[in-house]
Amino acid sequence: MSSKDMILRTDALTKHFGGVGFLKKSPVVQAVDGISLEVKRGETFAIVGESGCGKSTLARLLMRLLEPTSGEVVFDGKDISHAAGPDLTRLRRDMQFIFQDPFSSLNPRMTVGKLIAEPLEVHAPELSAAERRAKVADIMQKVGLPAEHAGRYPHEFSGGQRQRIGIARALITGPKLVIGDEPVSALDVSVQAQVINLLGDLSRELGVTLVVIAHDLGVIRHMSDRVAVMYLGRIVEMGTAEEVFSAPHHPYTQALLASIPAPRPEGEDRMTTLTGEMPSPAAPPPGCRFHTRCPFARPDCKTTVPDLSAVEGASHQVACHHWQEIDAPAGAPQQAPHSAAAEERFALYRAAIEGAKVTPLTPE
Ligand SMILES: Nc1ncnc2c1ncn2[C@@H]1O[C@H](COP(=O)(O)OP(=O)(O)OP(=O)(O)O)[C@@H](O)[C@H]1O
Repeated sequence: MSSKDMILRTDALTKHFGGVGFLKKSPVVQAVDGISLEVKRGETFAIVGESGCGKSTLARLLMRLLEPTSGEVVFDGKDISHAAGPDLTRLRRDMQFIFQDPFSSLNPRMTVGKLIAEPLEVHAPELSAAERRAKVADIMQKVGLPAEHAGRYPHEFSGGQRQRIGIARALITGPKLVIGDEPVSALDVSVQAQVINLLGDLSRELGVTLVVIAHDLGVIRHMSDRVAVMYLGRIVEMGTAEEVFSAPHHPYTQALLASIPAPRPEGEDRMTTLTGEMPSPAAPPPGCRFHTRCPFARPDCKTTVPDLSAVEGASHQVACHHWQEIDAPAGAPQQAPHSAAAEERFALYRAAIEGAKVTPLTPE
């Protein structure tokens, strides 16, 4: 990929927490460990994994809310790993964030118009009050909120509308990249679909690149162009959404897909029921970090770290010593990549996203 086509790149990006205590050394938490990825201009790139795999830490490193222990983050051709001062202010204009609950940290006494306009005060102080109001009205209309509601307060809006306000705030400075950390996981499925559609439409219309962090594969499948699967601080598989969902090669990705829960009403979803506990990132297993939970683990998996390397087609990469044998065990039938529940969940999202009638949710 030429650097012109690429908006964001990380190179061996690593974040370790702790390691020095007052009286004794505390264990080092290897939250993110040597991640290299590339995000193309205009695409939607998803990062997915179980709770504790390090995806929020990775998101914060990409946003330069955290400084890496080592490695680098290159945004729009510039190394931002240690950006500070005016460079950081400029970065905040070009790279914006959408959080799970954009209102938890915002002043409930500010009107929605003021909240949406807030980033302009820092990034476009030259605008007159009238110009600012016009920009707020324009972006409110784009995210599907009536401009005449600018005088209302956050509590007067529903969850989905609040997330639209969060999106308006993120887009008002005209960023090149928007990073969403679990941007729809607090919303129920039909509202999630509306917000996903909105994000897709806006990113196409405005030419914004999206990086979406999520634990829910159902959400990811229909909104992303490419997907990276994380396990214990590392990427284990990466490729187009089609490659990763239709032909997963890593046993962890296969397990995630096979154990997707059936869709449940509002917020009752839980992620996978993979067997075994995820080891602590303060004491990650040697070799392949997944070997303690992998049904296919061999002796070399316990000692040798597998590289993330290309399988058929350069876009699909997997970090597993034995993916070829796992894919086609001698004499064994091919494993179905998805559970019936996963198929049901994907169908539900597809229907919701396409605006078709949403099928009834599976009862408890
Ligand atoms: N500031 C910190 N100091 C020490 N350890 C941390 C810190 N932030 C995160 N960690 C640890 O790093 C690991 C990865 O955390 P992170 O929040 O990035 O995971 P996650 O995949 O986003 O999980 P979740 O979905 O539950 O937020 C966890 O073990 C966490 O306890």
